[in-house]
Amino acid sequence: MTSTAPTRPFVVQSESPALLLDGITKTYRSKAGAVDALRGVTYQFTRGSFTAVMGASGSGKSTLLQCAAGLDQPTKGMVMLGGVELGGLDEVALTKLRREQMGFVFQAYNLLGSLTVYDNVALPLRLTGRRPRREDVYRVLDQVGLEGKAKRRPAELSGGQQQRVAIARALITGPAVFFADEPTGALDSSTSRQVLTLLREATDRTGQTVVMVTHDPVAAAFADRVLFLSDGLVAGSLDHGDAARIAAAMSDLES
Ligand SMILES: Nc1ncnc2c1ncn2[C@@H]1O[C@H](COP(=O)(O)OP(=O)(O)OP(=O)(O)O)[C@@H](O)[C@H]1O
Repeated sequence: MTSTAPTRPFVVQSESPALLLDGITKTYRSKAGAVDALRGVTYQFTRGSFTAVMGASGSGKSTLLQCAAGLDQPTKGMVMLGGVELGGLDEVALTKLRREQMGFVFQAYNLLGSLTVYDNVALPLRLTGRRPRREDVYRVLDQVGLEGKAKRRPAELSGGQQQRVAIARALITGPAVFFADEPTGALDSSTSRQVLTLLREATDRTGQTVVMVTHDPVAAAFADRVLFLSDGLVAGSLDHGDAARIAAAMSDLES
C-alpha cells in the first residue's frame, strides 16, 4: 500500500505565512528626483487573516499592495506568497501565480464592458486555461447576491453590483490572498457594508487572506488588524478596533 502522507513541500507551505514582506524598499526615480515610497517594511500576513492597511496620503499603501501582489517590483527586499518568492519568478510564472493564487478588487471595478456578468466572472478561469463550469460561476454569483444578473452587462448594474461582480470574479479561482485597494471608495455606506461582509466571509468561511488598503475607519473595522503606514514605514497596528478607535489612531499618527 502506498503512503498517503503529505510531501514535505506541502508541510512547509502550510506553515509559512500567506504573505511575507521582508525588508521591502521601493524608490521611484524620475527626472524630478527620487522618492522613497517604502523604506524597509517587514511584515507577515497570517493565513486566514483580514488586514486593513491605513496611513496618510503618500504613506506608501498602494505601493505596498502593488509590490506584495507582484504588480511592481520592490527596489530591495523580498516578497513571499505561500512560500514562493516572487522575485525569483519570471513574468510567465508570476502571471500564473497571480491568476491562480491572488484575487484583486479595486476601487475601479475593472470589468470588461463588452462581456456579460457571467463571462466577466468566468474570465479568470479561462485565462488559466480551465473550462468554467456553469455551476461554479452561478455559485459565486449566488454568494455575492447576483444570481439573477448573469446576462447583464456591467453598465446595466449599479456601482455596488459591479463591485460584487468584481468580487465574484476574484472568488472564482479560490485565491489564497485577496488584494483590495479602496474597494468601497465609490460606494454608499450600505453597499460598502455588503462588499466588506463578502471579504470578511472569505476569511471566516474559507480561510482566505485579505489585504485591503483603505482610508475609511468604518471599512477598516471589518479587519482583524489595521496596519498603519507612515512615510514608507510600518508605524504600528491595532487589533479588533472599532471605527472610533481606528479613527483616533489615525489622527494620532497624523498629528
Ligand atoms: N510611479 C510613481 N513615480 C514616482 N513617485 C511615485 C509613483 N507612485 C507613487 N509615488 C510616490 O510614492 C509615495 C507613496 O505613494 P503611494 O501611492 O504608495 O501612497 P498611498 O499611501 O497609497 O497614497 P494615497 O492614499 O494618496 O493613494 C508618494 O510620495 C507618491 O507620490
